[in-house]
Amino acid sequence: MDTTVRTDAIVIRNLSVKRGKNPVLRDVSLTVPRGSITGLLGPSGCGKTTLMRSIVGTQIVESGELTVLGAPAGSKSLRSQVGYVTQSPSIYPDLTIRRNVAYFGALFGKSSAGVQEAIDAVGLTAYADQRGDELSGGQKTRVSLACALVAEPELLILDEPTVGLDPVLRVELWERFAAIVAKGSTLLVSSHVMDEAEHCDQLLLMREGRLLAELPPAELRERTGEESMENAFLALIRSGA
Ligand SMILES: Nc1ncnc2c1ncn2[C@@H]1O[C@H](COP(=O)(O)OP(=O)(O)OP(=O)(O)O)[C@@H](O)[C@H]1O
Repeated sequence: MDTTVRTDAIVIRNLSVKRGKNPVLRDVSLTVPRGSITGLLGPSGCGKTTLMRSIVGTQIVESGELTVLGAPAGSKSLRSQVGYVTQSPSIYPDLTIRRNVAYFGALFGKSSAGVQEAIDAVGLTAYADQRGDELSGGQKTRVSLACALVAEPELLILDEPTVGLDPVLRVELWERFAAIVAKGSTLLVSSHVMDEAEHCDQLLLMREGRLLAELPPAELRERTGEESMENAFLALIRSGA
């Protein structure tokens, strides 16, 4: 048996993607280890969403190989194993948080206990009976996350989940991600805020459709001699990585 299949949640080899006529991902190869938080970091427009769409199988790819939890990306068998929360989460405004999450729970045969657990996991216990249209942007993001969590996916892919959140909520959400991983899931989280790299076990640093580096935060610091992640990223670009 290929050991990479057991230890890596995602293996990508030589992925190239065009959107319209433009090359958006260029010969990207990477791995995402199981049971970790992997941060996909890079400036706006560098191709993070396109990479995530490729992993979940909603993006037409030009060439390359993508293996997700041991199966080709987009396989039917992955539907219940992979959760994807997009950048603009949509929830039903006329339903309460509990009913929003229960709707997704029902799709995966989950009990009301499972629904409650997902709501608790995102810190919305006290708001469970509030309607979708009575929530703040950050709360809506967390409801979307609960809708993905209730399926208990092995792999959770979150596209810029902390964008627009205040610093306190942002830290709280990262703590929740750590708790989700501690229970055995794998998380791939994108962000264009370099400082969020702090919260990740492994980093995928992207720029202009290419992967610049694949390494843990401590190694990035060591390699660049920079303390702040923002400066480390800049140093990496200047070094021509
Ligand atoms: N539907 C589309 N048609 C053509 N080009 C597109 C389309 N969607 C995105 N692009 C281009 O693909 C590139 C990568 O976009 P992508 O959304 O993957 O980047 P991103 O890193 O996720 O950005 P952000 O952090 O702003 O969400 C950008 O240059 C963008 O202009």
